[in-house]
Amino acid sequence: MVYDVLVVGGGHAGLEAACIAARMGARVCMLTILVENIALASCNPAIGGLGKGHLVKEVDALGGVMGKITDKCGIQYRILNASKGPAVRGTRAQIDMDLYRIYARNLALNTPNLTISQAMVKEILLDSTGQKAIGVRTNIGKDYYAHKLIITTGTFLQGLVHIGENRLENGRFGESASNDLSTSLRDLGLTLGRLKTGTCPRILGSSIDFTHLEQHSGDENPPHFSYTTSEFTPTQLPCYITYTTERTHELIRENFHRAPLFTGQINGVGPRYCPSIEDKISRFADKSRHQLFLEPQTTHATEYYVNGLSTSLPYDVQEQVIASIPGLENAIITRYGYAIEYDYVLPTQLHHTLESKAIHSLYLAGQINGTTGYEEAAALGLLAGINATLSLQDIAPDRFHFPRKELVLRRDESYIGVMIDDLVTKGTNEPYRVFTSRAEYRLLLREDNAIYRLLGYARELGTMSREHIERFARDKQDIAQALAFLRTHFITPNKHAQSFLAQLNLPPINQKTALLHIVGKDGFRDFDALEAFLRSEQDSKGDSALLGGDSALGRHSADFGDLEATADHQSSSAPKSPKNYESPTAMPRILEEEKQAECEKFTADSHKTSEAQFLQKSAQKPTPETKIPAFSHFSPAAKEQIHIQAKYHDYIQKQQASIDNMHAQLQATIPEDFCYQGISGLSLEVVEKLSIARPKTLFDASKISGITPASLDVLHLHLHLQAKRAKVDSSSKIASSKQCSSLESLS
Ligand SMILES: Cc1cc2nc3c(=O)[nH]c(=O)nc-3n(C[C@H](O)[C@H](O)[C@H](O)COP(=O)(O)OP(=O)(O)OC[C@H]3O[C@@H](n4cnc5c(N)ncnc54)[C@H](O)[C@@H]3O)c2cc1C
Ligand SMILES: NC(=O)c1ccc[n+]([C@@H]2O[C@H](COP(=O)([O-])OP(=O)(O)OC[C@H]3O[C@@H](n4cnc5c(N)ncnc54)[C@H](O)[C@@H]3O)[C@@H](O)[C@H]2O)c1
Repeated sequence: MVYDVLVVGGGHAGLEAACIAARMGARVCMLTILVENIALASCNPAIGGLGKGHLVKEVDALGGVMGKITDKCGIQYRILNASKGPAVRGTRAQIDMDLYRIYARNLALNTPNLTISQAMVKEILLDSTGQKAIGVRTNIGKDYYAHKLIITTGTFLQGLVHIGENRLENGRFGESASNDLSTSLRDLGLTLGRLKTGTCPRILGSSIDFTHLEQHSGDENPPHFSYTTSEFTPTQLPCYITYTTERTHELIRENFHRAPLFTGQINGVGPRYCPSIEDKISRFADKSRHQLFLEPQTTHATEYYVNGLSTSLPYDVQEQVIASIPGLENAIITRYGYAIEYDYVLPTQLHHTLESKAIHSLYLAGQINGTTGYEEAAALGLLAGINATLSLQDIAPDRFHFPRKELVLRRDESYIGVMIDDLVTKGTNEPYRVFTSRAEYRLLLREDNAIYRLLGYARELGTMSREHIERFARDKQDIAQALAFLRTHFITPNKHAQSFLAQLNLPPINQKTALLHIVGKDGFRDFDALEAFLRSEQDSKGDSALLGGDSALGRHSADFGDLEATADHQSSSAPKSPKNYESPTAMPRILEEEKQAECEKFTADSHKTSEAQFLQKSAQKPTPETKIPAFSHFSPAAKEQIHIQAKYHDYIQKQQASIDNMHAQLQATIPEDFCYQGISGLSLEVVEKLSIARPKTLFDASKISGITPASLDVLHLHLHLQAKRAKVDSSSKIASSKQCSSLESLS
């Protein structure tokens, strides 16, 4: 049998890849070493967190399963950074890692179109051209064939576990490493690198003395991840906080000479942002203690994960270290911490679709691409699964019809887009983790609007139910209409208005103020009261009351001067209109959208119009919208969006302006005979790559791996100077042969 899609690996990447492809109609087979361990949490029993929560929500919006499983298997839910701006908040859940795995395995086994087979893959099979993957061979000699192949083998390629001086060829402690497959990937001509990660010891729950430890509970109103989840009242378990002590640090320092990290035993590069405890004590020698979270691994809390104490020190040192920590004096270690080195494939060898540039029909996703984290893996797996399935349209047009050939998300519409773009254009030589700071347009890319940003894609892929599509499309329409109204109507400081503000516990106003400003205030929540106030204004003063005159409301252009002052500190750190170019995925489809009929703007298609684009358009031409929005009929989610967008209106607009600017710059054409040599500011590597590829536009140039935003900036400047020079040159016939020298004289 020839499957449509073959997925190798049943981790978080493999699960998403297999499930989405099957859901999109492909006949999928997943091969994994142990069916028991599908979606096993190799390390931390937690999903989400800063930046990672964004990924889970985006995965969920596109039809992925991570958010849904987490909502079923969580044992504590919190919003991190809750006191900060919405752009940097992160939903995080502790999970029952046993339940998660069992739920995921059963989900996979029950997914129509998906076959699961326990097998260790050792070789990738190519067609006669040697440039196209057609299947795999397992270590029992069985071959599997498919049109598309997705490899998601995580930390297993040449995996080498370190505990003190001991080394074990494992992909995870206790599971065989995948060595032959690594060799097979090299044989295909792919370049592999070496990375390292690690985990902490686990402790027997009953051996911990919690008496003096600080309890860390979940949120009173637990947040969930999936848009499909309703009636959410999970049982929540506490985590506990403890700290390392002087004794802990002393012990670790005394044993640096036995730490594989320092003895030269480990060569792979570890995650910078999640260092091991020995690394922290060596690098931050002045710190007298480090915070540790004791996290239950399951509902029964029989084992605890010591978050913050990742280590590969010898087992006897680990035992002493644990005993030196308050609450753990008599703790029993059930599993020792360890480090693992593994091979990864340099991700610059992939297209934005995650297909290999060298080998057709071969896709790579998950930690094999140099990332770290379940959420990063899930997001990559999902996109690989989607793109592999979309590409089946060329092979089986009778079975696959989608309105697009591939799904490449842009940097200005998703964190997934940011991550994939970073990986395939810049590459990574350390485990890549998503952070909100990686996104240039993070005010536009919030957790709260993930569903609205990606709704249209889910509809195109057929991964969202009709009912949900209609619900969210209605929300978008409501949000758009409300913002159009609020932006162009004002409240004046008369008695009625002041008493309305007092009723909402908002401060009085002393000048005509846009309604958008009122709705964006921190304490504003009561949309029903606003609607009642507007209606009473209209009833007492007639329809024209809303159009100006002496009324409390008017239709004048807004002065949002003090909106910035009301925005919290988070927005003040919003990126200043970045001048630099982004990669191809940064390309907004604004022109395309401009062509759309007005009436389509707020329909289900409106995912193509971002909130910023909408606000900008409504600022340019006053909308004819005068109807008071029926807030009482709006969903809570729509009201939340209106509040957030009103609050960050100016910042959102600025970010959109910078996107537009970048879009315009990327259109610049590069003459065919353009000479890159001698341009100061371009590295030799960049000059060589551009001279070989000869891109037609800056947009094409930005797609080439290694072409940095800074080099695109330099190029743009030179193109601009060249055009200027050509204009003033009366002969206007600058021979192509002279271009190099003329450029040199300009620079
Ligand atoms: C020790 C350790 C500590 C980590 N710490 C954390 C953490 O705390 N938090 C966090 O977010 N991330 C952590 N990570 C990383 C996290 O586990 C990964 O980022 C994530 O699981 C990657 O998902 P994946 O699907 O790419 O690979 P994995 O989850 O590793 O899954 C790989 C899958 O491929 C299968 N496989 C491998 N080789 C073959 C083969 N030849 N044939 C068939 N199947 C194969 C395996 O059986 C497995 O199912 C850690 C990983 C390890 C090992
Ligand atoms: N060991 C490795 O090599 C490695 C590599 C990558 C990731 N990781 C692990 O991946 C996990 C996710 O990474 P992350 O950077 O998002 O860390 P995280 O989600 O654990 O922490 C993010 C933030 O939340 C806080 N936090 C931690 N535990 C918490 C808890 N129980 N309740 C509330 N807040 C908590 C942290 O102080 C931090 O500010 C971490 O547990 C990390 O240890 C480990």
